[in-house]
Amino acid sequence: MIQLTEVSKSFQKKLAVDRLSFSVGKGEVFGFLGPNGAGKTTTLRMMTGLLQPTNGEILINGMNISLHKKNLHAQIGVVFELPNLYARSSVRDNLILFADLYGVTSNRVIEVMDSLQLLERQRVRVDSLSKGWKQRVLIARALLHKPKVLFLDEPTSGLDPNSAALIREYIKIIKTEGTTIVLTTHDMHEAEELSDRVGIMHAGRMVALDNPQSLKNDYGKAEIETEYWQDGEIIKTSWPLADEATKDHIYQLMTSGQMISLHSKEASLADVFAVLTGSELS
Ligand SMILES: Nc1ncnc2c1ncn2[C@@H]1O[C@H](COP(=O)(O)OP(=O)(O)OP(=O)(O)O)[C@@H](O)[C@H]1O
Repeated sequence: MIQLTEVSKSFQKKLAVDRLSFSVGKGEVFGFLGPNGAGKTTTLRMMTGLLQPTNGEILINGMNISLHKKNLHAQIGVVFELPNLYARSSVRDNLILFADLYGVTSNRVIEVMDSLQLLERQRVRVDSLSKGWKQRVLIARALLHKPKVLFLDEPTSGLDPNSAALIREYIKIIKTEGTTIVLTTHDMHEAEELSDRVGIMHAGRMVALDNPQSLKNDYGKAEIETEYWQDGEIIKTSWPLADEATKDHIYQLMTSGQMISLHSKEASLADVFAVLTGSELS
């Protein structure tokens, strides 16, 4: 569905994206994870035709997006962080305006508002909505023309937990309808919950790309967490599961009666991220 080949982007002397090659399959949810400045948004902007790559080629449905901008707009929906709604118009009027541009019926506007639970607020001015509601309007607008591919930049960033959960659920629904989805996030739980595959970016490069479970198997370390008594104090220690010495430590703590609790902890995407980028995820 989407194919990037050796795509780079420089801003003056700054190389923001460095020779990215990967593809996203039809109906797949692809999540970009990466620290600030890794190049996620720049990549997304290039994939939507908003920025021209300095080098390389991007195909959507076999079309080179630099050469087929008009066709591209009919196929994609875009939700970026910057608020770009008509603040003084109502929810409904914002959507109607875009429906007219896309040649979409008013029934579809109602359908989209209904699925994002916007009907009750359709007459409210956008500038009086909270960030979570505005984000719903942006998503509704991006989906009016039933795009084959939806791009979302930080879809739940800064939202209250209810709005974030609703948007995540809605992303899952759109996926079941066969839409290909590309999103960026700083939230590893979100990346894991939503994405079929995750691409981890660091300093403009894709440092790993796989499904979340394989990333954890390849880069993460499962551990055993223990709590035990030592010299009248409770000590908490984690031991690497794969380490031979762990067996001896655990055996010794169990047989001496020091052990209070022990449980295994699966590797997380946060561990993978720390190993690959040397930084912590928020
Ligand atoms: N228009 C621009 N002009 C100059 N430099 C830019 C521009 N846009 C992005 N950059 C630089 O390119 C690099 C990648 O930025 P980008 O916004 O793609 O990162 P990101 O991974 O999306 O980060 P964040 O998580 O903070 O949004 C950064 O060093 C940024 O400062």
